[in-house]
Amino acid sequence: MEFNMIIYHSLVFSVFFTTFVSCEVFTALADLEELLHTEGYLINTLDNYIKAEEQRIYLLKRYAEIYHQQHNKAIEDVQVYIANPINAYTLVKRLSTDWHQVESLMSTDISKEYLNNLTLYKETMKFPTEEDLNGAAVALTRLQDTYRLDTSSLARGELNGVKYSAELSAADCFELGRQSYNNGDYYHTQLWMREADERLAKEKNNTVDKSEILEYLAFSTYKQGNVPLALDLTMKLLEILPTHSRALGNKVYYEEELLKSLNYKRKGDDESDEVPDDKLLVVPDTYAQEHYEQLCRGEVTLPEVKKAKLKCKYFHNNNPFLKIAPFKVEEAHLDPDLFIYHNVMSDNEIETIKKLAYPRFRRATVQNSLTGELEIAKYRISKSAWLKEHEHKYIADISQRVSDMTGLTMETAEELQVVNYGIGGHYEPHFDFARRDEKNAFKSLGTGNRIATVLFYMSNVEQGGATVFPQIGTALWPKKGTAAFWFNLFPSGDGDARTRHAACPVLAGSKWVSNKWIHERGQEFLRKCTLERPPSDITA
Ligand SMILES: O=C(O)CCC(=O)C(=O)O
Ligand SMILES: [Fe+2]
Repeated sequence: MEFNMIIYHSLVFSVFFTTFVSCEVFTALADLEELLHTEGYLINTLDNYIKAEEQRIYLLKRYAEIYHQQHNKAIEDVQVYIANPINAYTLVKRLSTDWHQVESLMSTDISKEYLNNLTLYKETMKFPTEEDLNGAAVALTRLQDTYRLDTSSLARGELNGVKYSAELSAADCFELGRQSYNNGDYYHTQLWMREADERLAKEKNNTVDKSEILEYLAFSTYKQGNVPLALDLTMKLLEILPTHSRALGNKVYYEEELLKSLNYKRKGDDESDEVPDDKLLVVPDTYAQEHYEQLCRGEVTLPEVKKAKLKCKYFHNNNPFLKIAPFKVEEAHLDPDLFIYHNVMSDNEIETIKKLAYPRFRRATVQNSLTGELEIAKYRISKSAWLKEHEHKYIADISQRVSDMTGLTMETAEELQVVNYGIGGHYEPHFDFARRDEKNAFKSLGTGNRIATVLFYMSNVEQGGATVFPQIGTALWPKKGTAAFWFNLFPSGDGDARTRHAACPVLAGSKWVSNKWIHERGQEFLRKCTLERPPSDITA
């Protein structure tokens, strides 16, 4: 087969990825900040290297000038020149010791010293890996899909009509296409290669070869099932490079494929030979995914009759202190109840918590429902750290506050989990509680299931990043200092399936949250349990 060259690329990269997995930076925006320090150092090194090279070239030019001068003088009259013993001596000298110096200058490899320094630097500073590049590219395609961003606007640096950054070059688009290709995502390969092609046509100084674009475009088009177009693109590639061996092989292959499908049709099969563009595009549970994305885009809101029943209230739970300074609570949904508490984390607390968490950030994990093991997953792109009450007064204060807000004990609650999302960071729909079939989850804690969640928003998010509840059509938009609160379990202890929720991809800005997960044990007299079970279609 003729496609092995391109496939070989992806093999090389997958090996590369696994080598560098542990030091990824794309999963938390906080880590990306450090890349700018790295870039500053690189620019500085490059400037110094250029200066040193310029100095070397300057010296070589000086030598060349002297050689020219002397040589020109000599050839005016060679006999006279060499008859002079001083000239004869300087000629010999120029071609012996002097020339050694020229050769030595010519062969001095200044770059080694600079590259060695860089190697040392790489050991201590954050550097993105191929895995980061791939993660960032995947994030862009996720944002593209979730927020329906068209490829050309994205390439112009626009997010939902807001211009944030410089335009992408044809080579940038090509690289996005190549990353999609390496992931076997031929749909986005096509989108980005087409964009690369369009941008290339407008570039004065071409940043990528058209033939390379055409090769990826043709092959991804074939993979998407459109053989006639794949053949057409291959012919265009052959117009540029008539002897391109892979393209020649692919041309024959595509022609054979077309002939086969034509014969198939003649034999009386009435199946259309037109293969849909998106034949191989796998869309998981299309309806649910579409509904989730609509919520993320803010296109779905609660029906007016439901909205009309929602109130804002002051909450004090008969606590004397809270009677003086009650919580301001907004109902976001009723049955299941979702509450938003306003002004429950100060800027000062937020900054302190971020500082405490950052050095301990690890890629956030999810629990494998079969094995109970914690593992990293593509559907949760963030970094997190756990903070204990005794580590800082503020952490203890927050725990007490959560207890005041919920009327529940924190004796069995988990530590505070602080989270920062990465590029396009998200957490796909999930339950915070362990379902009936996840017998081992939380077993080691011995504190029962996660009865309730308090989710603090520690930043505003410019665009995207909502917390959405697809089953009840509700989206909560991050507002710094507020917190969302809901019960995951019914009073019977059954999981409330309607609390399934997700963190939408962050489109612009950096999203910080923290979770306080409250457990069942100890709440027996604080939240009355009942024997009455809810209908089975809303439990999990
Ligand atoms: O960040 C969010 O909006 C939700 C986070 C979440 O659901 C979780 O961490 O379990
Ligand atoms: Fe959650």
